[in-house]
Amino acid sequence: MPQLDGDAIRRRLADARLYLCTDARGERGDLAEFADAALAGGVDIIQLRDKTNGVPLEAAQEIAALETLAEACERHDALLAVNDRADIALTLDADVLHLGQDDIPVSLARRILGDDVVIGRSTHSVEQATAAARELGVDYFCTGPCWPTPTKPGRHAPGLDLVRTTADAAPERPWFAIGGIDEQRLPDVLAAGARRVVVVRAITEADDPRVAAERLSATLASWTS
Ligand SMILES: Cc1ncc(COP(=O)(O)OP(=O)(O)O)c(N)n1
Ligand SMILES: Cc1ncsc1CCOP(=O)(O)O
Ligand SMILES: [Mg+2]
Repeated sequence: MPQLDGDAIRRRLADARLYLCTDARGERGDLAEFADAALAGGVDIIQLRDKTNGVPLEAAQEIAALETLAEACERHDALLAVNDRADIALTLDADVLHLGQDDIPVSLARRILGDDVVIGRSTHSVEQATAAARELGVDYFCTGPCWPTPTKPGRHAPGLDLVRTTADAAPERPWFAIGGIDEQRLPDVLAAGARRVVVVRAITEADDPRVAAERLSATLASWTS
């Protein structure tokens, strides 16, 4: 796929409001259709995150699923995100690499990927969010979980307090709230000060992923000045 340069990716990141993590939909076998629906509904960034029972996909399966998502991103002018694996992000010319607190250091990912990939970081406390807002090489960060979620079992949820503290600090970098967010809870997340969110089940488990994305997207847009 034709690669955007770092400036173009960062411009799109600045405008992004709705970020979706999806599994490869192995049993349903509808990844391309699902991605088209979610992206048509307003998802700005789509990440493959397939960790059934905590076990990631084999690299070949992950690359195949990401190639499907890359084609959908091209059809909808959306950003493609890889989770955890800088080697796979490099192989696929992905736009985004997402790293958690237990993943490889951002500095190492930057050495592998250079500057034309956006790197994001997960944070779960005020200290981690403050560090991510300043850390060299980080383009965006996520705070959460806002609510305990079966999608990330065992992760303590700092709740909306972390969203409020982060919003009060007014970081210059884009940041997203994550964890347990759905259409009903989104207004509370926005009222706490977030303007960007990451969701999984709110779209992956929706009867109509396009409608689910449209509703989230419309609510996000209505809070964006
Ligand atoms: C956009 C986004 N935010 C947070 C995460 C979680 O990352 P991490 O804490 O490394 O956990 P895993 O997803 O790797 O299990 C994410 N993947 N994407
Ligand atoms: C990957 C991840 N990291 C923190 S919460 C979470 C999962 C959020 O999933 P859902 O939107 O289904 O609660
Ligand atoms: Mg990770």
